[in-house]
Amino acid sequence: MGSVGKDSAPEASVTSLRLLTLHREILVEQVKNTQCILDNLRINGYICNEDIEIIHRAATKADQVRKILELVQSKGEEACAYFIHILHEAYDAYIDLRPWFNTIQYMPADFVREIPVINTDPISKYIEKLRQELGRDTQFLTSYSQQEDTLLEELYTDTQMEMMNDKGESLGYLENLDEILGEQGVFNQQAETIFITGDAGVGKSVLLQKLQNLWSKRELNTETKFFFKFRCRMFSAFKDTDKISMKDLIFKYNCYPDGDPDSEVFNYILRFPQTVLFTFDGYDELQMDFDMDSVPEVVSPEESTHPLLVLMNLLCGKLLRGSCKILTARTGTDIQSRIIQKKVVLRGFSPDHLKKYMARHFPMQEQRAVVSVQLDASPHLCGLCSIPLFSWIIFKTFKHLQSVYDNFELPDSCITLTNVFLLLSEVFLGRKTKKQGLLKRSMSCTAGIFKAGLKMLTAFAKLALFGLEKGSFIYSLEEVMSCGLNEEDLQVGFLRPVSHYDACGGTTTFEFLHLTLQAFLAAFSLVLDSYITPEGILRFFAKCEYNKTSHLPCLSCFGRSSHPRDTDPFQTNEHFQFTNLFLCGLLCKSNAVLLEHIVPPVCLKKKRVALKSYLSTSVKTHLRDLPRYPSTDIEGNKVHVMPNFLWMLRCIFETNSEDVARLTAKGISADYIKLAYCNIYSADCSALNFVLHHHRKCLGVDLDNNNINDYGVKQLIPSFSKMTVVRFCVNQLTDSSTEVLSEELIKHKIVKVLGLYKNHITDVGAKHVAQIIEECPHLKTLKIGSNHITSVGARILAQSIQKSKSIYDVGMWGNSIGDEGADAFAEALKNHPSLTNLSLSANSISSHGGKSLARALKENSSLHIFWLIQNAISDDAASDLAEALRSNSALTHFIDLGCCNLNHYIGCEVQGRFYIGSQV
Ligand SMILES: Nc1ncnc2c1ncn2[C@@H]1O[C@H](COP(=O)(O)OP(=O)(O)OP(=O)(O)O)[C@@H](O)[C@H]1O
Repeated sequence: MGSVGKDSAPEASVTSLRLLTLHREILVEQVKNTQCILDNLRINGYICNEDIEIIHRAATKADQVRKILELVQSKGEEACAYFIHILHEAYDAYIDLRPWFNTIQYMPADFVREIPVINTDPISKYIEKLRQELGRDTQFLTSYSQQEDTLLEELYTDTQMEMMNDKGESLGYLENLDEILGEQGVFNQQAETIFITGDAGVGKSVLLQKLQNLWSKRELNTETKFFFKFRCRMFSAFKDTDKISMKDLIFKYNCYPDGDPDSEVFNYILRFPQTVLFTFDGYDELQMDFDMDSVPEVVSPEESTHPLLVLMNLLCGKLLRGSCKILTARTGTDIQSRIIQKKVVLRGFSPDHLKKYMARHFPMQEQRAVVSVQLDASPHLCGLCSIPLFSWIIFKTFKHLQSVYDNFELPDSCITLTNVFLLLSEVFLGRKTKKQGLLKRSMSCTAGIFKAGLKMLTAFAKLALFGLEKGSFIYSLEEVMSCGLNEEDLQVGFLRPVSHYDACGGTTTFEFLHLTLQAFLAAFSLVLDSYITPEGILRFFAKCEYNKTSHLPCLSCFGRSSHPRDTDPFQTNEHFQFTNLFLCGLLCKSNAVLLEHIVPPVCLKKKRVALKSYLSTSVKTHLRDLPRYPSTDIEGNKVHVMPNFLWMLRCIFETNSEDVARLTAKGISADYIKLAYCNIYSADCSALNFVLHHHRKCLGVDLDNNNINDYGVKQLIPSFSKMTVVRFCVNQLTDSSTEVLSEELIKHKIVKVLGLYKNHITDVGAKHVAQIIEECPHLKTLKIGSNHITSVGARILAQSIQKSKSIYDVGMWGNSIGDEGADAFAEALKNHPSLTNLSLSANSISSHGGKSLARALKENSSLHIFWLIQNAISDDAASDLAEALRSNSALTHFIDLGCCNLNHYIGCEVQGRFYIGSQV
């Protein structure tokens, strides 16, 4: 017999049969779905088909429920108990009965537990269908060609995910994918959109694919019941006149709910929006070529309007408020922070991730060792590989070319991105060439492949340029064919069919494997096409001359005003930047050896001259117009570069023109160049070095808050002979970088400022830095806060500081030096000749350390500013410190924000010299 409720519960002794009588009213009111109940009762033999027919004859849902109740009650206690159990187990179908189950303190009897309940309600069925479809759609990573798809699981490797606040300051790194949806890094509780940005090819789409795949397998830690994925690109495929409602948008472009005549699925979504997660990939690829200023905001989920408006209203939370949205976009795409709940920036592979990724590509130990040796020899190549897309191309081409030639090695240290894409093209074009055993690779082999594939290459290049000029990433079959390509050409890998959910109109459409490949081929077209004049190749530079702010007009919360029809509708101009970059690479002298086989040399030369002349002029103008800052003693006069400068550096590096590099170096007439927050990644350091090593004078270089990592530091080695200020704060450096720094900076002995805070430096690195302090007589400032230095490293550093006569500013905050470290610094402070500014904040220093420091202060007469906030200094140590302050006349600022009774310092601040307490 079904027992309901616990013994102590009010309804404990009530039978299921009676319970149905007692609560008949609420059941009739709340049970909307009868099908699931009938299915289960029938499958388990409690009712038969005739019973179901009778029930279906009832005119209304409520009448049907009444009839079912009568029927199960007539069948006895067991049927009633099972009936209640169905309502309990088919969770989503009877979600409104959850409070009722709480009231009756439902506890199913053992026999009931054993009878299965199949969830046939439309909501559960739909969720299952969604999971299956998403699982199927996300199983493979798109590879070279359709036949070569790789399982996502086999190749997916974690990347670095940095959280940012609304001001663009780092909030640390996420540790796993679940945390994307978690509370970490949320800076705006009112907003609902998680914004993920990163450079082209850094893995935004793959990250979403991984999230979708995990969810489909129930491996994502989330309450999400509905997961809808979209690519923003598809919204550009709609016509001005197209209209759609949110409901249709969701179902049409994901999957339809089957057998849901009463729209239970959609009603559920509307009632529980917090169970819905949307992903919108590639916001930067949205194109808006019509004026939507006058279109009202959409708040009704069933109202049909332009799809873009539906998207915007979803993102703003005006439609389906409460649902979670993940939006991705390339770096530089801005959206007002008021719609962003949290921001994650993808930083690509760290050196460790790269090792893992390499192991996935090369499971065989010997092969892996070969690649590893070659990579280790080229920090620049490793830098390129930190972008997963480039890494993928490099490893894939490596594998392929190694299988064809017996002497293929990864290109040497000065490989450019253009060279990487040339290798990829060689592989694609070579697909049609028959293999004849292992050959020796030579320029004539490569030239032969390009010559043999020239017709196809020209056609793809033409298509790419055509798309870029008309602002299109998706091509119809007719467009593809009209460029002279045939079905067979589609197999080589440059193009891939667009997935079904992007389909606009049912016919097959195509896109380039990646936008960077389209840009590369477009640049190739500019070079190959003899009808394009030398000046004509420069057409895309004009579009990149200044960093345009994005134009998305429709909603005020996106902070954009009206968007005239004739302006560039894209969110970023990266596709043009890449085209220019590849143009520079293709026209560089070293590639002429290859290109002269397919382009008349005279024509090539004319185009190269035009490009070089353009670059020289624009670099000069750019540098002349940069904002300058007043000079300071250590840093001299400063110049802060503009975002476009990075692309200029990249272009100059691709051209491999020492002349332009020299000109640029000369143009940096300042003593100090500030490149902080420029989104510089490790491979860019080669470009920077290419210019800086031509700089005649010494120079301060501020690269704070970028993503240069250890590979970047290695690429800068030749420039350290010029650097007086070395600022690499917040850049993911490890002890391997400090090792390089100690070797290089000690060699040149000119460094004055060394900034390394917020990196991953340990006691090993502290030892390297200590050597720099001892050996570099001009070093005045050291910032090494927020690393992983303990008392061991602190002791070594403090000893070198004690010996140094030049150093006056040391920032050690946010390590964990503890009392022992404080003791060491106390020792260094005694009678130090030059140290005027010291921060030991947030270092787990307690009373013992506080007292040591107090004693040291009595003997020190150099220190002016001493930070000690966020330690664990107790009252008795505080009173010692207060006493030391009173007797020390050199100190002007002492900051201790508590952990102790501030009353101890009464009398200190009276002297008007100290900032003490929470007002700081
Ligand atoms: N986490 C990863 N693990 C393995 N491979 C990856 C990963 N992320 C990216 N890749 C590789 O890089 C390629 C490009 O990645 P993806 O398309 O996600 O870049 P993206 O940031 O979305 O670029 P874009 O902004 O240009 O669209 C993928 O096709 C895949 O081969």
